[in-house]
Amino acid sequence: LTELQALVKLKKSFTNAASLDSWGLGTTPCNVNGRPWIGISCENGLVSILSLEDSGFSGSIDIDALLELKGLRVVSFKNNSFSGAIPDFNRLGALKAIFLSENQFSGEIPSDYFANMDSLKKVWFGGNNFSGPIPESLANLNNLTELHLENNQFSGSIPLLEQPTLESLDLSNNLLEGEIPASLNKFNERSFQGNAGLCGENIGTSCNDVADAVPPTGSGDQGNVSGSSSSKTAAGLMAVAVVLLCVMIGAIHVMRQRQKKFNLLGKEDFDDAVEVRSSGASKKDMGSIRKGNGSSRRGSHKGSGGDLVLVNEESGTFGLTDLMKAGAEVLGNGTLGSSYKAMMSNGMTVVVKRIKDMNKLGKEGFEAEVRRLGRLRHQNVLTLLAYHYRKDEKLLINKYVAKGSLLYLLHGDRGLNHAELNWPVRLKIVQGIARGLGYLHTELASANLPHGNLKSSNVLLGPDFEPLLVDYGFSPLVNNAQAVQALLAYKSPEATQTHETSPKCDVYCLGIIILEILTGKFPSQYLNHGKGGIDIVDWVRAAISEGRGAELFDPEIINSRNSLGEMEKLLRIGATCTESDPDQRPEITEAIQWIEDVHVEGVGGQEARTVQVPRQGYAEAAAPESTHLLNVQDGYAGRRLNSIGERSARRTSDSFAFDIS
Ligand SMILES: Nc1ncnc2c1ncn2[C@@H]1O[C@H](COP(=O)(O)OP(=O)(O)OP(=O)(O)O)[C@@H](O)[C@H]1O
Repeated sequence: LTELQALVKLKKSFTNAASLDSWGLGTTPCNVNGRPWIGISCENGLVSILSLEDSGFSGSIDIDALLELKGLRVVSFKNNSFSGAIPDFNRLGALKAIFLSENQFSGEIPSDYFANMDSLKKVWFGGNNFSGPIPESLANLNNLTELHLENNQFSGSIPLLEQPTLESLDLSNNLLEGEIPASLNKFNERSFQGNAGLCGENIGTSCNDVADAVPPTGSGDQGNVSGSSSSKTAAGLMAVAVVLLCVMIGAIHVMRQRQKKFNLLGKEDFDDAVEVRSSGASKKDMGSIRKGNGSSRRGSHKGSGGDLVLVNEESGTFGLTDLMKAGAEVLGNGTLGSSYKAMMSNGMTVVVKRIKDMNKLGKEGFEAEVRRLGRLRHQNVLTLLAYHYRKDEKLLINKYVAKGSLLYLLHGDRGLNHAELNWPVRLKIVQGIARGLGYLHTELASANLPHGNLKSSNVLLGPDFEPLLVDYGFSPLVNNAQAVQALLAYKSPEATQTHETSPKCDVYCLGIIILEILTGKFPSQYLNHGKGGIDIVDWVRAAISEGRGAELFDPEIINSRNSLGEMEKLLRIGATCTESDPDQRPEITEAIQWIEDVHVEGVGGQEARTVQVPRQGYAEAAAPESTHLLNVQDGYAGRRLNSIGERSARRTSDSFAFDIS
């Protein structure tokens, strides 16, 4: 079968597939006037994603037809009315993600169902009627990142899921019992709630207590005496359980109904998505445009979907309706949620970030914080455009920045933009980041973590490589329990170890970015589980102490030999900003000044390799409060430096110069 024939065959297996009428002979699935058929995405001319969500489909899913789609990696049938046993998706061994949430699938999933699905990363089966044990073969999926089985009737114990890759887990509202495996201790109780029989550290129920509570099985006098009263108690408990169960089922039903009513773009986070068009998503509950400067109730739309609130109209106005109709593309799935690029018919392109775990504040508090973000104006800060608030759905909308992120340009892209990342451009980027961060530290001074999420994927690049900071200022909004995982600034050593945070965490992140830009290496600090990447701080520290500092620079900028002095200076600034003791890091204002001073106009070229550094002891005398021990032994071993000292040194005769080449 051709892909076209296969898709038409698939469509025939559905009931109520009128929304797929445009799928048909005489067209090409991956290209109808430059766009793919509704509900599919393509890569290299082959169907890669099937996103048939929110469409009221029932009937069966023709797996034989899907087998003909050789490039298929993601299938999503979320929020339809499919029922019966789970289809044989396991015959599609190359799948990376299966989304079946909110259907009526039922029955047991065979224990070995996932045995031949090594590529599988995301399994979303929540909101069905699956029963029986959670399949053991899930434990063998080495790449599993997301497992969502909530709101089913899975029973028995949780398999030993020990994959370090697992980042997102929801087993809530099932009938699971027994001890939660220690490997899942990193997940909080929300992942397990609604399973009366579970016990474990992370849900605050000691398994010993549970064991103690179980009455001895032996018989005897005592057992007989207490027999009738315990059977009465058991009957009472049973009655309470039945009532609770009814209440739970009712609540789940209400939740599902509400979820069905609003599903903004009707898609989930896919890894490799190129373009996904919604296949007839319900558009009943689109909101109206509302300005963000008034009360949240003023002019609000009555529908349960709620409004889109504009907090900054500089780029134009739009509403939920425009977003719902927009062609969309998945950009990625970050620690805080997933992001979609939405191209609206009015010509505006925006990024919609669907945020999870932002329930620290109530609606009023949330709106006040977000409106504050909408008032920020700085050439290195991307100002939020709009938001949408519901208790269980929060969207933040930003302008789309076409050149993409520094992360992508440095480590992903090998095209023209990457080629332009020469030394002057990289220095300009660092300076812009520092300026934007300085602005945030002034404007959001009351926050413990003014940025709180500084990393290269949150630095976007304008047309002239002017950096723009994004995803900042969330620390007042993110749930405490999630904050450590969600906010990367918490990855500074003191935050990781003691959960202590301060603006110095942002300084640490600035240091990481500096080292990343200089070395061109991807820092392992960005990864949740420290797998992959390079521990850039230790690596730089070790190399500097062995006198190999210059060897660290990205070979692609090393040909700017005349700028070696500037690079060395910046390397030391990066190393100081990433000191493990926050007191040894500079204040943000100091760091900015150091960075501004890296390139001294008119002292370029060979002369720039001669750096003015204060004599040992000078710094302490000049500004004892603001000294920073530079833990480097590169010839200036243990020398105390500080920015003020270094800058002053240039202007005084109390300094000596040495060649760092
Ligand atoms: N306004 C934007 N314009 C262009 N690309 C963007 C924009 N916002 C985000 N991106 C890119 O989309 C991708 C996904 O972003 P997202 O913010 O969801 O994840 P993240 O930055 O990796 O993690 P986090 O949730 O911690 O911020 C990233 O590569 C990011 O650089």
